[in-house]
Formats: sequence, C-alpha cells, structure tokens
Amino acid sequence: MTTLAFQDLYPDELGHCYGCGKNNDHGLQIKSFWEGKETVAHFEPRPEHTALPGYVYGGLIASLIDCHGTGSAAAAAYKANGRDMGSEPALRFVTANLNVDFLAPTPMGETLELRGKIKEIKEKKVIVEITVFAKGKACAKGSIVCVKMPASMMPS
Ligand SMILES: CCCCCCCCCCCC(=O)SCCNC(=O)CCNC(=O)[C@H](O)C(C)(C)COP(=O)(O)OP(=O)(O)OC[C@H]1O[C@@H](n2cnc3c(N)ncnc32)[C@H](O)[C@@H]1OP(=O)(O)O
Repeated sequence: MTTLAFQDLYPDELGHCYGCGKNNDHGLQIKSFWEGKETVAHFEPRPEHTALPGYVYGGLIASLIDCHGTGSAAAAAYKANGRDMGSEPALRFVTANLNVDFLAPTPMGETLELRGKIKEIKEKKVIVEITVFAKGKACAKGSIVCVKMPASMMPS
C-alpha cells in the first residue's frame, strides 16, 4: 500500500502553491508524511537552489520549512479532530509567522531531511518546530505559526 503525502491529499483547488502544490509543475512539490509523532519530508536541492557554490540558498530552506510546516499543521488538525486527511470540509492553514535560524552552512549534493514537531495545537492555530538536517547534521531550525486560512483566500 502506498501512503499518500499530506500535500497529495490537498484538494485540487489548493494544489498551486510554489512550495507544495501537487499541480505546480515549476514548484518544489515538497511531500510530507507522519513518522510516529513527527512529520518528515525529504528534498534534494537542484543546482538553481545554490547560494554560493557548494551551499544551499537560505530562501529555499525557508520555503521548505514553510510548506512542511503548513502541511504538518493541517495533518495535525485532522488528527486532533479524528478525521482522515483529505476529508471535506478541508482544514487549511496559512503561514502567519515564520522564523528560521541558519545553524550551519547547508551543503549541496545531499538530500535534506526536515523533521517537524507539533508544539501547540488549537482550533485556529498550530505551531510547528522544524529542524533541517543534511548528512545527519542540523543545518537550520524553524518555528512556524500556522493559522486557519481565511475564507477570503479560498480560490473561487
Ligand atoms: C488541507 C488543505 C491545506 C491547503 C493549504 C495550501 C496552502 C499552502 C500554504 C503555504 C504556506 C504559505 O505560504 S501561506 C501564504 C503566506 N501567508 C499569508 O498570506 C497569510 C496572510 N495573513 C493573514 O491572512 C492573516 O494575518 C492570518 C490568517 C495569518 C491571521 O489572521 P488574524 O485574523 O490575525 O488571526 P487571529 O484570529 O487574530 O489569530 C489567530 C491566532 O493566531 C495568532 N496570530 C495571528 N497572526 C500572527 C502572527 N503574525 N504571528 C504570530 N501569531 C499570530 C493570534 O495571536 C491568535 O493566537 P491565539 O490567541 O489563538 O493563541
């Protein structure tokens, strides 16, 4: 049995995001999964994601944290409500606040691993902490405040 990623369970009309949209051919198409109580995603930076030769661009790292974070928030909200992810009505979260600490230069040529922990979960707000590892070393740490998407942002 294949396990679908959180982002593969987003409704089609929410699949356009540059970081995680399954329908965005030019995007990063990040895929997140549960691993026990943590959420995990892997991503292999491409040459265009270079900061300076040999090192990954920090903006890419922030984007990965952003979309792994909002995906983790949605997954955690479904779990807290005892619902299957993908069931309607969709629980959608957007980024209210994103903080990133760049702990060490992130090498190119490695698969990055993002591990998320749900730090706080309320009906309207989820806080996720995410660590980004390269070759087992923590290179960045992010904290993301995710808030239920306002109805006004829903594509019509
Ligand atoms: C399954 C499908 C998935 C589908 C999902 C697919 C989409 C993927 C999205 C990818 C991620 C993005 O890039 S999203 C795009 C970037 N983000 C945005 O454009 C969001 C723009 N901002 C907004 O629309 C708004 O400011 C919101 C919705 C974030 C917040 O609205 P609000 O009206 O201020 O919220 P409010 O009810 O007052 O606050 C709710 C709680 O959040 C806290 N809070 C509010 N703003 C902040 C803040 N900046 N920093 C810290 N905390 C904050 C409040 O203190 C409160 O905590 P407490 O008192 O309850 O403790």
